[in-house]
Amino acid sequence: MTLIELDDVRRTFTVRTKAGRFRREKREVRAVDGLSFTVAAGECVGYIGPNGAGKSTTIKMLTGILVPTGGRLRVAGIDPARERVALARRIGVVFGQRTTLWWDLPLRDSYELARRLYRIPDHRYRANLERCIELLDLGGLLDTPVRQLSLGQRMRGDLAAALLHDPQVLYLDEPTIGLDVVSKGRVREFLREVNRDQGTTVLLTTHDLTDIEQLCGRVMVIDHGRVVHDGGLEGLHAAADSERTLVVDLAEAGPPITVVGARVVKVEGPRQWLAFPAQQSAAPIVAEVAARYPLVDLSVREPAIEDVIARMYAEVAIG
Ligand SMILES: Nc1ncnc2c1ncn2[C@@H]1O[C@H](COP(=O)(O)OP(=O)(O)OP(=O)(O)O)[C@@H](O)[C@H]1O
Repeated sequence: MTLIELDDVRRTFTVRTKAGRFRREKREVRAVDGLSFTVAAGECVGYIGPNGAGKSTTIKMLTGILVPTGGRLRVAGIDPARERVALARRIGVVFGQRTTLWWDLPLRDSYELARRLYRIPDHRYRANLERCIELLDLGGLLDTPVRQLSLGQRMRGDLAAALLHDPQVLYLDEPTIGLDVVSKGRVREFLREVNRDQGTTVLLTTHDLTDIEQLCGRVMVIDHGRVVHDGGLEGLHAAADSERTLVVDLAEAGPPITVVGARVVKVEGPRQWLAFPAQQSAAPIVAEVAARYPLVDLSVREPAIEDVIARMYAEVAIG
């Protein structure tokens, strides 16, 4: 079943820019420039792209906040801009950089307000709240005013608030931004559960490719308001010939190490950076480093989305 449907959707903004001392010029920005795609019920789709690509504009149109200037858009059969109230019952939205919770109220009160606003039946509200409290470990936080929560705690609180009314679709805009490694892991685990066990359709915008790798079977890359890749993350890495980085901390400083399948790109004292093809598993490289060198610590870093896209264009130009 198709849940999200875009057919040649466009959104332009007219901006006035300074042209000379007194003159101002009108300029049209095509934030979304002919988007066509569908998302089936139950999918978890990564929606990524460089800054200014048109991601937020798309999400705003999907929630009905912005009206498209052209094309056709439907979410659960609803035209978002025309039927915002009907749509609100079917969607949940989480913005990593803003909260939908009431700043001065305890979490519990924000949830109670959501219950009334969405007229959530008692049994559904109780079941959903209990599930969220357990999975997001919110038990000890319910009576804390939101302004006193850490960023990670607040994000967990926001996720629960977005799901209390059983939305069919969840839009997430940078849900792991600014979180530490442990909080990121917890948020991702929760989202996996929501998508897999509850069947909630997820559209995820992020700058962290680990989010995509761990959650999304499909990734759409948008640039200049158009889709430039739609498929698996592997396919994206293959198209871009992208590389991941293994950062190793050795017991002491030394010359660049030699490992099959990876090359040292930077050395700083005992720390060395090794690049290897992103589609390849890090496991054999880690095993070889660990077997041959005195290893203290290591981590794997995903390539930056901007780099992947730049390399994708470079490949197209060469290819
Ligand atoms: N209200 C607005 N008025 C004028 N231009 C806008 C407006 N909103 C967005 N734009 C422009 O539209 C383009 C797409 O912006 P959008 O915020 O959708 O990008 P994004 O992919 O979400 O970027 P980011 O990753 O930085 O959040 C940009 O050039 C932006 O400057």
